[in-house]
Amino acid sequence: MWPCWREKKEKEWGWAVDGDGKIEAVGLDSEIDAALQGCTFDHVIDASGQCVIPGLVDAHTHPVWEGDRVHEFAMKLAGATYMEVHAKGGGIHYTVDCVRRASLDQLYTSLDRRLTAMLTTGTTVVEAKSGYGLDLENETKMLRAIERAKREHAMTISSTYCGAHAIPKLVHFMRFGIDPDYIELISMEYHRKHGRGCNSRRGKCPDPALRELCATGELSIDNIDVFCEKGVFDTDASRRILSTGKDAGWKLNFHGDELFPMNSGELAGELGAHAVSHLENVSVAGIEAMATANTVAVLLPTTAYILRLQHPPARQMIERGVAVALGSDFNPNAYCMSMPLVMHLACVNLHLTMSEALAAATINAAASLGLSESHGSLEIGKNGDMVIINSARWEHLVYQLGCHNQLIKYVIKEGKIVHRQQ
Ligand SMILES: N=CN[C@@H](CCC(=O)O)C(=O)O
Ligand SMILES: [Zn+2]
Repeated sequence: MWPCWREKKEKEWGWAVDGDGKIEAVGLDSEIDAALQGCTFDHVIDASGQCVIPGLVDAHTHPVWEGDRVHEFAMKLAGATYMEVHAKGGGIHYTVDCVRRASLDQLYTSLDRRLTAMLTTGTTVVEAKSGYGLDLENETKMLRAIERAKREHAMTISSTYCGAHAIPKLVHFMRFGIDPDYIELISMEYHRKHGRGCNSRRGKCPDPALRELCATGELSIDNIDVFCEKGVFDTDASRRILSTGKDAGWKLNFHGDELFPMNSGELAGELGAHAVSHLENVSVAGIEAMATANTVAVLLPTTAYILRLQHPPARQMIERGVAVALGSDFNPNAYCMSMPLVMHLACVNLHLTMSEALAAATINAAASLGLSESHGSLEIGKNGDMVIINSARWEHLVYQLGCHNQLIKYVIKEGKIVHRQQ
């Protein structure tokens, strides 16, 4: 038996986690005693007067990269927009250059460090994207770094292939616009036309090659993503790319309606997407389509805050029955690994209540990744992922704007202590 939290007071709750890291019992101390009579525990934590919440789930991150973009932060503060920086070859393109120069080991080392930092802020499940390689070799390198972290790091990771994060710079600049060949190349269309060799002057076709790596067990891709945005991948290109990913059995989880209205909500409904992120410019019809298709809206309050964008209509989504999840959007543009801070921003800027923010950062975020049966709440049979907060009220985690290290006493992952307050 792994850790069991026993509140000393008669009316408080405890949890017991079994040797496989699953929650075995939940209830009042007396009930747990009765249910697990005769069991011995390797570890007991007395959390009297403190709070236990589920491990936080970060539904959207880009954690594999080298080279920060602190220089661009100054440009953006001075008024440059995200797309102006991108169109000049900065932004994602800058990071692509750095990632292409980096070795797999380098990428893994920084990913490992970041995942550990996320754990200390209470995150126990994270979605992690590729998308700074933009060719087969470098997308695979990123996905291999994520795969290694899946095996070696305590964090649970849902991996996302995001080869359609941007049109590669060379292609973009050669054609002065969106290159249909790139869309063809990263979707199955090139493969269908040209057969298995799948080489073009633009490189190798990633999609079938990645499928093969998944089939041999070298990689395990969970989701496919595309940046559905004006000047990047339009709605039709996004549809084609996502459809091929769906054929591969990957869950559709894409960036949409961030800077311009792209009918991404409608597209998500049409394709039965698991999740769409951003949605600052989602339409009413898009919200309806997502509600009907049970597509989770992954909202990223750090991005709208940093880029000074309008905030997504979170209340309207909740009222229309769309499940709202939260993500940190950790990337070189939005350098935030802290879900407690994200929850705070969601309450202040998106008008979520603190309880809604907690649900959005746990069970709804797990649902956006297809993991709600195993993660996101403290129920019997689910993974024993918990955060113990050094306060009688869990709301302090949202209310306090920083210094969460003083609040987070333990982070427990599948029954094991993976972080303890210093
Ligand atoms: N919008 C597209 N992708 C990321 C940003 C990636 C980057 O700027 O490096 C996002 O979700 O915010
Ligand atoms: Zn993103």
